[in-house]
Amino acid sequence: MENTAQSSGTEEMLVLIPILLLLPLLFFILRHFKILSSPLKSPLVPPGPYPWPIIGNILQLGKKPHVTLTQLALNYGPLISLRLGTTLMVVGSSPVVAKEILKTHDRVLSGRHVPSVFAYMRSELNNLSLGWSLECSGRWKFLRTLCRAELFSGKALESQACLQEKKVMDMVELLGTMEGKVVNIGEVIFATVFNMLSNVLLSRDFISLKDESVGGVLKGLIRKLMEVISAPDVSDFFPILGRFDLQGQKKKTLDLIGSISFAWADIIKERRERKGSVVLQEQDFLDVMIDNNFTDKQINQLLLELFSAGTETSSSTIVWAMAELIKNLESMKKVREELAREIKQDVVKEFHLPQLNYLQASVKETLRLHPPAPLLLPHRAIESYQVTSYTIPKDSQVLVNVWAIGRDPLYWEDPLVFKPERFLNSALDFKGNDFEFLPFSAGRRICPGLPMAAKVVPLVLASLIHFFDWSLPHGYDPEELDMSEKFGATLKKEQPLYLIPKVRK
Ligand code: HEM
Repeated sequence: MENTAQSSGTEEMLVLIPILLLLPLLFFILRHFKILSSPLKSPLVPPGPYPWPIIGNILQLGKKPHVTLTQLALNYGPLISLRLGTTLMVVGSSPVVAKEILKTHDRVLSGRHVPSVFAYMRSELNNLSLGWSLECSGRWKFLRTLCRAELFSGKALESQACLQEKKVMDMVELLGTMEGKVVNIGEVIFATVFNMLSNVLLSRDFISLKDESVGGVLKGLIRKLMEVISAPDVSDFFPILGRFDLQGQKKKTLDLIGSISFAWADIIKERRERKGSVVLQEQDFLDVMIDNNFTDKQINQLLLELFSAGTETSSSTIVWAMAELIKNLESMKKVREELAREIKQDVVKEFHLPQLNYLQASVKETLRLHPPAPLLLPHRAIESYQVTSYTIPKDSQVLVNVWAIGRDPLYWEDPLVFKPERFLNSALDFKGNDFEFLPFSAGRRICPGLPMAAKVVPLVLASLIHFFDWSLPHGYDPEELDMSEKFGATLKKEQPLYLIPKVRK
């Protein structure tokens, strides 16, 4: 999910551009023979930049849509619309509009705009999906309830605590052997977060920390999948072309899903067999899915959604927090002092977390400046609707630019400065009630993994800082850790963070 709105793709753009150039001709023919009706002639839709004929504003979005959309909001106001082919995209960029979308009109605007690469799910999976469920249907509610009870409730999280702490100590041990060496910290953090989740879901590590390049094949496949899903796809702009799969996105997605699912296929098979013969003492989430009669395809889909939504988001938040703290040494010092005071010589445990106010404030400040899903996941208007004085037509894509809201000088003093203090002695939280701070969204579609992320992120970050002093490799310019819009929402992909650990005595 991370950087959903951020296109990965030079490769995809190269395929997309000739298709876009040929589209006017194709549409002229379709319109001429009355196969295609006139594109969205709507009532008063929100204002926005003038669209080009047929392709609309597609080429204006650029490589970092959240940054472009922030600029456009300055010109056209906090509720804007853009035409992407025959699809209308509506974007809210202020706390007031975010509240309208995610709270006041949540029922109508909590549909999901599903990328055409996932159209197969409707038939093959009977729509059993969390993230890509078209509406907040009964089946979606069932999945949310199941995940809440088994993965994200207070009780579930408590039962995961030992395991999570163990995975963090594996990471600390590994880094201890790398003292003085240059480490790509993002890779180590990703592997740790991935294994924390894979142990809860399938009782197994999936990424060996000891690999030369920490991570291995599975990580590459998951990253590639995220790239393909978030790359611009002509079928999303012109759904009528979906069946032709002109860019081959659907095929690539299905191939990748096949390869990723292969990684756990044997585990599912073996668990089904074992369940028939032995009474299992310890249950993981795979057991729960089997007990609920999920098919293999449904298990694959849910695992994929949880891994893709939960790993890159959490790990990139930790990497950004490290980058901000390396750059803001005063804040780093305060985190260290707090850890020394509260944890002393102990290892960091989950029960310590509520005492770590400054560390928690640093995580919030990181999420304010670098929300991993800067435009959330695209919502969809289930029916035509009136928001402020404008109409949002049925099936429009609806986004909230939480990145822009988190940097709006109207709501934040010195918005570009990393200042965890702003969250100290403040009730401001990311639980979906404060519309100026929405890294996890709000309303029906609020991130279900929030309670897990709220434990995993500070636990990993606290351990990294408690056990090690960090320095940048020689010749690495701290200015390179650009905290502005240069790197958009991603630090890891565009500029990996290399650091040198020194064990703290
Ligand atoms: C820092 C960490 C995380 C952040 C900032 C984050 C943020 C988000 C956001 C913004 C959305 C979209 C909400 C919307 O469309 O309105 C979302 C959806 C989702 N997230 Fe997270 N997330 C994080 C971690 C996790 C974790 C750890 C998991 C699970 C293991 C998870 C699972 C999901 C799922 C399944 C959805 C789709 C929910 C639905 O459509 O009903 N996320 N997340």
